[in-house]
Amino acid sequence: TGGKVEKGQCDRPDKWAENFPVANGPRQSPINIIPSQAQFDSSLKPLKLQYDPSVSKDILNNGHSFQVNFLDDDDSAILVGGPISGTYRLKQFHFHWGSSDDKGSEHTVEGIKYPCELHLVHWNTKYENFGEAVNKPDGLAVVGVFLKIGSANPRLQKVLDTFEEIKAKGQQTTFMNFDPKHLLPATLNYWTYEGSLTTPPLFESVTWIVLRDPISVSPAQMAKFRSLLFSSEDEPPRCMCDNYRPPQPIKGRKVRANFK
Ligand SMILES: NS(=O)(=O)c1ccc(NC(=O)CN2C(=O)C=CC2=O)cc1
Ligand SMILES: [Zn+2]
Repeated sequence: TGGKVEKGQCDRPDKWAENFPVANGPRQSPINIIPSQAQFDSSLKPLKLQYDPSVSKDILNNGHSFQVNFLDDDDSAILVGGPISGTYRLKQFHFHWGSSDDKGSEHTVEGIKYPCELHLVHWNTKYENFGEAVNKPDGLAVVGVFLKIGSANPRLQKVLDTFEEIKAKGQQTTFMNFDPKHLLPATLNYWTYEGSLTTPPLFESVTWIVLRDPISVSPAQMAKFRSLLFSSEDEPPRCMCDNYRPPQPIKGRKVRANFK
């Protein structure tokens, strides 16, 4: 159909297996979460996200989403506790969203899609750096946060206000003193399972920690996400949206919950 013609090969999740056979692997992400089938695990620890806002660095349009990058050469912004052991350092956060408010999240809950999903990407400091950790089975921990249509989110607005400067692929601007803790819901109840990167190279290296409670985003703010472009300045403009992978087969995996 017309829509499909516009998307390049690499942008189409159904084509990824051709170049990345792990796309059909045993621990692919995202998944559909069915709360009644999640197992409450009392041994799961509370999630501890300790972020020093001074290590936020810049914000970049990388052509498939935008991401806020962090200085990660010390333990200033870390994730400990939860389902993981050891210390994981925050590398970047980014989002996935739809072309309309009825879709856009990667994980779904009983088949429900949220309009947007935030991913806070952390790497295991038992490895030298992100690049070493990214393809190890215990290399990454990503915290997923759903965004739900409601009142405008003033904390999120600080991110959206940079979009004029990163409209096109490859554009980047400084983004300092931003505390990602302000993008978290009040309670950190979560589901957790072993999964993968949701974009190529789809490495099966992610301990997923998906928060149960969403944060709010207004329809006008969602429209702002869709003002970004997949394309670079010198190409015909292509609206950045629908950059989410659909849920993948659970293949016998257990989803645990730290709440009843
Ligand atoms: N959507 S997700 O699963 O959280 C997901 C998370 C991360 C990546 N990829 C990267 O982080 C690539 N990357 C590097 O290798 C070094 C910096 C950088 O951004 C892809 C997907
Ligand atoms: Zn992501």
